[in-house]
Amino acid sequence: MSVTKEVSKIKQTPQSDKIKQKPIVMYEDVHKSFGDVEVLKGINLQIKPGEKLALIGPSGSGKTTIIRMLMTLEEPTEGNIIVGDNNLWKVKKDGEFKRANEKHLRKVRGEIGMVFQHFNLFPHMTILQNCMTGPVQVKKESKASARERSIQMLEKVGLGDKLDNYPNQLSGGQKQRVAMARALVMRPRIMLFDEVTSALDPELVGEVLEVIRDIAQDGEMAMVLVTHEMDFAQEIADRIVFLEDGVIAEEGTPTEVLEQSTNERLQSFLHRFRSSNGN
Ligand SMILES: Nc1ncnc2c1ncn2[C@@H]1O[C@H](COP(=O)(O)OP(=O)(O)OP(=O)(O)O)[C@@H](O)[C@H]1O
Repeated sequence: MSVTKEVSKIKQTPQSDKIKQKPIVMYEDVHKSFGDVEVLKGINLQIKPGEKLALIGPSGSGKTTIIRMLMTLEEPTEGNIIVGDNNLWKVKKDGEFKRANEKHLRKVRGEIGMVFQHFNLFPHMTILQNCMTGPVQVKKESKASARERSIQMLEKVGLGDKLDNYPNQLSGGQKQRVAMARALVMRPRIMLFDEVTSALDPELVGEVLEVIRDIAQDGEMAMVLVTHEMDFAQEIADRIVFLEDGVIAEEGTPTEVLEQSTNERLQSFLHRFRSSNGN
């Protein structure tokens, strides 16, 4: 596996440089309801190119919903989400904003890669075929070029010797690494990781975190991690956002949020979290 073990040497763009850049993602007063229940109550959030953001908060606070909306899997009830120069859900036509069509959503979605808790691999395809499908079918790349880059990515996640294996021949950690290679091969500008270690046996968590650490070395790609791995969030994130009851209750650098904040709701969450993890 090509991933580095020297955690402290992760190269990140200095925070001061990132602050100067134009955001790659903007949530503007985003609300989301399911039926009568308002799950997100006015989210304002900006993500800069290359920024590594960790989203933490209690179960049901809306973390997954925030990132599913960015992947266009859910539509906001109110507010805007802007990716690059594109308003995700609305397009300007004849001077007026109209609801975005599927073609527009596909284009914006092409900038974003997502890895889920469950690996969602195609069981009837080898892992190489799993990786090649996106570039060939969605980006209309030649099979030769898709194959070459898929092999590179599978090598990057330490699976260069398993190209012809089927998903059911792999461990959970290996399947999750395939899912990451499959997302990376699409060359996203933003990668979303939703609780990618929660379905894994504890002994397999480390290998997956190590790959994320390796991916984070790419200074260009923004990353949003929904995670319960608090130490990992502290290590890897430029910024931590604490969500509770559908609002951003605290945000800042890992030190500001995890060590210095006096926000009572955050303190209570961290206390509950640390008690249940035996810390
Ligand atoms: N498709 C849906 N239909 C109805 N309710 C939903 C749907 N998706 C999410 N919810 C509800 O929205 C709330 C927020 O869910 P979400 O999955 O975003 O929370 P979360 O913070 O990611 O939680 P967890 O840490 O448990 O994954 C929950 O109460 C959930 O039940």
